[in-house]
Amino acid sequence: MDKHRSRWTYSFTKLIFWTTLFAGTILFVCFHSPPSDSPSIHPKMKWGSPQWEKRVKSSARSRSGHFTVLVTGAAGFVGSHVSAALKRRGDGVVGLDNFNSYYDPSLKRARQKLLERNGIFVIEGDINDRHLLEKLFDVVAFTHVMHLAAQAGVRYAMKNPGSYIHSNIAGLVSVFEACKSANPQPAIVWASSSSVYGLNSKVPFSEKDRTDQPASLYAATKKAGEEIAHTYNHIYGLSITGLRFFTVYGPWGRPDMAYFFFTKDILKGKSINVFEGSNNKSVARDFTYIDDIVKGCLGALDTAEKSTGSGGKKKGNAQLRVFNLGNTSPVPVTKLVSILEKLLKVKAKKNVLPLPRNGDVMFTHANISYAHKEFGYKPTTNLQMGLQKFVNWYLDYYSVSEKKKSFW
Ligand SMILES: O=C(O)[C@H]1O[C@H](OP(=O)(O)OP(=O)(O)OC[C@H]2O[C@@H](n3ccc(=O)[nH]c3=O)[C@H](O)[C@@H]2O)[C@H](O)[C@@H](O)[C@H]1O
Repeated sequence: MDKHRSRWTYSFTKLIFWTTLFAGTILFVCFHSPPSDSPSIHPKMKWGSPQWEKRVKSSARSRSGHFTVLVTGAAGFVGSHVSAALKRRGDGVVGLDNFNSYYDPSLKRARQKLLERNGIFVIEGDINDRHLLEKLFDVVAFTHVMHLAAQAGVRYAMKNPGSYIHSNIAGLVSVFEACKSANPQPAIVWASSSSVYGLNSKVPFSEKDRTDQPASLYAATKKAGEEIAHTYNHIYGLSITGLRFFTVYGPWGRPDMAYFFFTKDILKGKSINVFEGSNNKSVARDFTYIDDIVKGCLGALDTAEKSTGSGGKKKGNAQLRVFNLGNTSPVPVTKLVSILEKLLKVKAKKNVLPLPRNGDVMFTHANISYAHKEFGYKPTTNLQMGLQKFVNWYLDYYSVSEKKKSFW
C-alpha cells in the first residue's frame, strides 16, 4: 500500500514538474519572442538580426533624390526634432540613442514612440559601440551623419566628468572612425556648443573669436571635438560641419535646462535659484528656439559637400566648417523668469544667488552672419513666442492624453 502511494506521489510530482516546465516555456516564448515589424518600440530587438536589418533598411528608405541620414541622439531634444523634420521632407532617417538616464528616460521613450509612429527606427545603442556602427554602415550607405548624441549640461560636468569624456570625446572619435572607414564616406554635421566661447568677452560671438578659454569641462570637450574634427578632415577627407548651438529651448525640451525646471518648480510653488553676476549684473543667454535650430541643422546638411575619401583613404581636400546657430538677442535670466510667471499665471519664489563658479558664463550672444550667408539661417522666434509654445506643450504633455502629442 505504502509502495503504491509512494509511486503515485512520484508520478504526481513528475506531472507537476513537467506541467510547470511546459507552462514556463510557453510563457518565456510568449514574452521573449522576437518583435514583429510593426512600428512600435522594441528596445530589446537584437541588432544584426535579419529582422533588425529589415527595419533599418526600411527606416533608411528615402524619396528619390533625397538623403539617407544616420541621426545619433535621435531620442534627444534636438535629435528628435531634426529626425522628424528630415523624414517629413522625404529623407531616409535611422536613429541611434543610448537612452541614458541623465534625465528622465521616459521623455526619451515618448519621443522615440512618436518617431517610430512616423516610420523612423531608433536603435538603442551607444556611439562607442564600434561593431554596431560598422554594422550600420554595412547595411546602409548613409549620405550624411547628423551627430547630435552628447553629454550635455555645463554644471553637471563637475559631478560626472567621465561621462563627458565618454560621450563627447571617445564617442565623437568612434563616430568619426566609423565614417572615415565607410565606403562611401558620409558628410558629417555635428553639435558643438556656444559654450566654446567661454570667457570670451567680445560680443557678439563670431566664429573667428578665440575659443581657448572654456569655463566648463563640457565646453572643453566641445572645443576638443572641433579640433578632433579638424584632424579627421585633414587625414581622411571627411566633410565635417560643427554647429555651435546657443541655449536651445522649446517643446519636448531637456528637463535639466533652467527654463524647463523653472516651469516645473514655479508650478509646484517651489523656489527657484536665479543667478546674477557681481554688482547685480544680470546673467543673459541668447536663447534659441528649437524650430530655428532645426532649420539651421537642415541648412548645414543641405550645403555640406561630399567627403572626398573612401574606405579610410583621403582622396582630396574636404569641407570643414563651424557655424554659430543662435538667436542674436540675449535675454537676461530675470526676464526669462518674468515671461514664465506671466504665461503660467503664477508668481515665482526667487532666491537670487551669485553666479556659481561651476562652469556658467555671464552671457552669450551669437553673430550668425556666416550661417546666414551660407544657408540663409535667420531665426524668427523670440523668447516670448517660444516660451508660449513651450508652456503649451508642457501643460499638455504633463496632463493630457497621448493622442495630442506630436512634432508634426
Ligand atoms: O549654449 C550651449 O551650448 C549650452 O546651453 C545650455 O547651457 P546654459 O546656457 O547654461 O543653459 P541652462 O542650464 O538652461 O541655464 C540658462 C541660464 O539660467 C541660469 N540658471 C541656471 C540654473 C539655475 O538654477 N539658475 C539660473 O539662473 C544659468 O546661469 C544660465 O544663464 C545647455 O544646457 C548646454 O547643454 C549647452 O548646450
